[in-house]
Formats: sequence, C-alpha cells, structure tokens
Amino acid sequence: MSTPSDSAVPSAMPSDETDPLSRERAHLAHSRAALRSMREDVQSLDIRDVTANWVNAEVLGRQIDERIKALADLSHTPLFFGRLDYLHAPGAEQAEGAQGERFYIGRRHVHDPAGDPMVIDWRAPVSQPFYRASKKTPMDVALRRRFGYTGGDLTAYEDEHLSDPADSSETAATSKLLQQEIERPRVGPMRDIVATIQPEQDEIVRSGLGGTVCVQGGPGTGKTAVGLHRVAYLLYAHRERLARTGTLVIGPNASFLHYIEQVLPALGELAVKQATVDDLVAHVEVRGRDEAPAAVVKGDARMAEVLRRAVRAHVTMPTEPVVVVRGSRRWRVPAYELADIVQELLDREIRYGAARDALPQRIAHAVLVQMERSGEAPDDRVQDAVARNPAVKAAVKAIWPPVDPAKLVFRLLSDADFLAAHAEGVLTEEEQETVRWAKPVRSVRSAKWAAADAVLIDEATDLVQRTHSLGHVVLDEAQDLSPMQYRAVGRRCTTGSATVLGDLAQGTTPWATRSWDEALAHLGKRDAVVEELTAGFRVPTDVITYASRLLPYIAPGLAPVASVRENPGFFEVRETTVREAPVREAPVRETTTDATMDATADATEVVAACEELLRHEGSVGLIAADTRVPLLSEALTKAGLAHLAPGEETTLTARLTLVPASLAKGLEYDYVVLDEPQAVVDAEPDERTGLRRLYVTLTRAVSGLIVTHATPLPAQLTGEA
Ligand SMILES: Nc1ncnc2c1ncn2[C@@H]1O[C@H](COP(=O)(O)OP(=O)(O)OP(=O)(O)O)[C@@H](O)[C@H]1O
Repeated sequence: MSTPSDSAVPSAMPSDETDPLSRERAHLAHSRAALRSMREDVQSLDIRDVTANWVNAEVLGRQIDERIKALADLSHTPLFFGRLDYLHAPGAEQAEGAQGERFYIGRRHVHDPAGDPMVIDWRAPVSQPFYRASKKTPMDVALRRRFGYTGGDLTAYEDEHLSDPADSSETAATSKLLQQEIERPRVGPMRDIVATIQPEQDEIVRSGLGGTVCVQGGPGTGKTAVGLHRVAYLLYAHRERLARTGTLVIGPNASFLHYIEQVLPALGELAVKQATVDDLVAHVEVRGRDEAPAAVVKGDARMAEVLRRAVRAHVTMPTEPVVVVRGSRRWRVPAYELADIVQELLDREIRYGAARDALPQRIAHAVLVQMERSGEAPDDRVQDAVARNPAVKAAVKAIWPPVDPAKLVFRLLSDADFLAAHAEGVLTEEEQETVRWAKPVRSVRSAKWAAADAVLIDEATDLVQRTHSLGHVVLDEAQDLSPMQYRAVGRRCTTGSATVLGDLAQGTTPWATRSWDEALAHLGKRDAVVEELTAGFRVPTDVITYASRLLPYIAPGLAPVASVRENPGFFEVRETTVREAPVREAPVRETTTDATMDATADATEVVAACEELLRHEGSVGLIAADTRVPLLSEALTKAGLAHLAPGEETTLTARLTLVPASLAKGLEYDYVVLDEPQAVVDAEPDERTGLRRLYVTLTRAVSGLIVTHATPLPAQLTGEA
C-alpha cells in the first residue's frame, strides 16, 4: 500500500489466517484472553499469609481491588489501536523486556502468561514513534498501522511504510482513521485522544516532569486533551513519586470538570484530583459578589504585599524581660536579648506560624545558656519544660500572637485605618476605598465573602503556614485567573511542576492575563516553556474563519486557528423576525436588545433551529446570553423540547443543552445554535470582554453552527467596524 488506506472489510469476515485483518483480530482475541487471565491472577491472590496485620491486609486488599478495576476489559474501548513494526529490535531497556520487533500499542500493558508483551502501553518509550515517526524521520519504524473499530470490533486498518525509500507518496496524505476520529459525533462527556495524538501535541504530552509547560492555543486545538494526557503520561513515567506527592487538574467551573472527568479514568488513571480555583481556596463560604473594580484590585499581586505587611505587623517587639522561675531559682532573659531573637526570626522570612512555634524554644535556649553558665547541666527535657513555662508562653502570646487569616482579611476590608497602615505606598487611597466594604459588617461569620476575598484569605493562610505542594498541577483556561489566583495555584506546586493551558483571546474576566510571561511570573514558574498549538480539531473552517474576524479586536497578534477538519461543516447566519409584543398595560420598554418582551414568540425561530439540528446525529447546544436563558428555556419547554443544563450528561435521548454564555468555555457540541450575538456582547462590562465571550460561544461547534439574531450583529463580525 503506498498511501494510508482504509481497508474496511465486509462484515462477514473470512477466518483465513493469511488475511491480515483476520490475523489482527486473532491478536485482539488473544490479547483479550491474556488480559482476562491477568485479571484472574489478581483476583485469586491469597493475601492471608503475607499480611502481618489487618491494617496491612486492608491496604493491600484495596490495592488489589484497584488493580482488578484497572484490568477490566471495556468492550467499547479498543484494547489496541496501533501497531509498529520496527526494522531492528529495540534495546531491551526500551522494550519492556520484549525481544520482538512488532508492538501493538494500546491504552494499557497486556502480557501473555509467559510475560511477553501483547499490548504495549501508549506511554512506553517504545510506543513513541507511533505518534512522532514520519517518512522524513522514520525512527527505525518500517510499518505503522492504525486500526479502526466499529463498536468493539476491529474492522479496518491503515498502513504507512515509513522506511520504504521507493514509496514517497505518503508524506502529504492524512490518515483517514484520524479524520474519522475527529469527525465522530460527540455524545456525552469528553473522551481521550490516545489513538490520534498529533506530533506537536505529543511533544507537550511527553515533556518531562521537571519543567512547567505553558500552551497557548486557539479554540479546539486540543489544549485540554493535551493537558489530561500529559498527567496520564507523567503518572506512568513517575508513578511512585507522583503517588506520594499527588496531582491535580484545575478547571474553570464544576460543569467543565464534569465534562472532562472521565478522560483520565478511561486511561486507567483514577487518582487525579479535580478542582476549580474557588475549591482550592474555600476557607470561607462565598456568598457575596464584588463589583469588577473591587475584584480587580483584590486580585492584583500588590495585595500579597499588603497581606504580608499586615501579618508581620502582629509581631510586637518585647519591652519587658521574661522571668522563668524553676525551683528556688529565677532566670531572666532581658528585653534586648528577646528583641534580638525576634528580629532574627523576622529576618529569616520563614512562615509566621513556623516562627511562632520556634520562639518558645529560642527563649528556652537563652535560659539554658544561663543555666550552663551558672554550672548546671540541663538537658533537652529541661529546655522543653522551660519552653512550656507559663511565663514563656505569656511572652510568646504577647510578642507573636496567633493570626487568624479570615479575621485578618476581615479587618483589612472593614477597618480603614488598619488597611491604610499596611497598604501605604502599595495601594492608592482610591484603591483602598474600592476594596473596603461599603457598609460595616459585624463579624467574620456574617460577612458576605466574595470569591476574591477567599483568595486573599488563602494568601494570608500561606503566610502563616506553608501550603502543601503537589507533584504536578494542570491549570486549564488559565487566561482567566487574576494574579492572586495564579499565586494560589503556584503555591500548590512550588515543589512540583505545572501544565498551564489557555488562550489569550478567550480571556473574559476583567483581570484576564495580558501575556503568558506575566501569568507565569505570578505562578512562580518564570522558566516555563511556552508552546503554541494552531491546528484546530473542533471547529469547521467556515465557522472558525467567521469567528476569527474578532481576533484583531480581542487579541491582536494571535494567529487564527487552522481547522484540520475535512468536513466543511454547516454554517448559517439567520436574521429572525421580531414579533410584535402583545399589547400590555405596562409601558413598553424602549431598548430593542431587550428581548424579554415576548420571549416565547421571539424565540420561535431559535426553537425551530434547535429542532432542525436535532435531526442530525450528536449533541446540540443552544448558547445564549445568561439573561436570555430562562426565556429560551420556557420557549423550548413550550415546544416540547427537553433540554439539559451544562454539566448534565447528554445521552442518545437527551441531546439538547441550553448553555448560558458564561458557562460555555471549554465545552463543545456537535451542533450549536447561537442566540443573539449582540446580547452576548452586551452582557459583559466592556466591549472587548463581550467580543471575547462571543468568540468563545462561536467556537463551540464541531459540525455545524446556526447564528440567529433579531438585533443587528456586532459590527466586528459583519466587517463594518
Ligand atoms: N489529536 C486529536 N485527535 C482527535 N481529536 C482531537 C485531537 N486533539 C483534540 N481533539 C479533539 O478536539 C476537541 C477540542 O479539544 P480540546 O477541548 O482539548 O481543545 P481546547 O484547545 O481545550 O479548546 P478550548 O480553547 O475551546 O477550550 C475535542 O473533542 C478533542 O477530543
């Protein structure tokens, strides 16, 4: 075969062992049997003789259960999706002990009863050429074979002869199986892309644990997919270390996390935690909302300095000596000596709480030195006893009192003098006024904390006590974080590394980052490598071209995404008619963008567009400005169209999701109806943010998009700007 070819075969399969497809199917059947027996081996383990006590037995039992789960053969998940025939046998260190030169690449390792590999984990070094080898750089591969499945059945394969010099026609051809995979209708949550990871994606996936990688990529370039596969890869390559230190995926909201939550378990990785930034800093219940200007100042990195000063200001330089009475003797540590100890602790810049813990021992040490000078020979127990002496405790309380982070932030936001004392030269008076609560708040408990306050409390908490750091953190939709939020994420991976994923053009918060260098500096990962992905796997060409008209206004300098989809997709902009509102007693409001006058009448054509798209296979999303959602929901219900909210799982029978524009980020649907673009823009505090939100909503469709509008489209879309 000279070009990648799809050898789809008739459903009545010949059982001829000389037929390549039959042989591959036989290998699949044998591999399945081998996996079954691996599972049975684990199930039959008798741990009674090897566990010393019930705790060990419990732990081992749990590990065995997990292993059994991991060895399950999922009928709709192909056990292998590729094959590599090497020209030479790879070195034993690379081949997972295999002697052969042919490897089947799959989601997990499977070996036969003799221990020889039948399927190699996609993450193993020997699998790498499956993703990277090319005619130009064949990486010692003679043949790369990709398999196609229908349901759980192996029904097709496609070959590339990478080392055949006589065959030069393959280079430009794209894989049909890859195309099919990309075009496959979306139903349900996000799935893995392990069979079709592209070379530039693979480079990011396999980059080492030591370094932080930041990926800038337009909508649908596979950032989320790449981030999730990178964690899976790192867990494979550094399993023990990461099992100890932990891994975390951070996403923008709960519905997004729900959308991606099955990707890692499908790759056999069950231990990766997921959270939103708000979850990370949930020290208080968030019940309030800030106006944008207050949130911007609270999210500014200068707040870290204000908090640092405020925490350290709790230390009072001693003016009195400490007198410790032991038996008939009194030991006196003079104020100046105490002051030296305190100053030394302050200079060391250790956490406030750690210094506070160290102070009693330091004072006790000073007492011990005096005891030794007077001929006594005190040991460690005496030092401990002195450290616990009431006089020492009282002194520590006066000099270095405990700090409650929530109370500290409460005071900063409610006490103008306290804030001014610590913000002087850092925040302007106007900024101080902006962050302070307008009305007096009685107590920490009755405060209506806003999201940005919780981040401040997290910063203060870290000043008091070091935050636990994980081995690796994936931060998705990173462009939306404030500097203070970056710091909160950064302190959770100070001793580890991060994968930072985002798109500057999709930044929709007032504090969205302007540059990755800036963001990475706040994260504490200045030396991160910034990579760019530009090939789009989601959005059809016509749609991405239309959406990219916004780029000069929302992120000048960013290159538009180039869609790799062959299917041109379906794209239509429909001007709908505004219907006369029924005569009402109440005065008719003047704005034409306010479509609330007669929602269900106005929504007739929107509903019709949804009905039309539901005739296709796959999921449908109706995306609209948040304020229009209740009205559209009513209209859909009236028309008998059941619909879900984002995060609720689409199924074959419930395929329509009504998506508020504010929650659309990161999600995708086969078909999208986008309602009233101008209303999406108007819902944001400024035009640029509005256009960015519009860009997000325009780029959620996989196969088709209908834009419906009764009010004029934004001029930036029509080319009239
Ligand atoms: N190599 C690939 N093979 C097949 N499908 C892919 C590949 N890379 C990405 N995709 C698919 O493209 C779609 C978009 O991917 P993903 O959501 O990761 O993009 P993104 O860059 O995070 O997008 P956004 O910026 O909109 O959040 C997903 O359905 C994903 O599975």
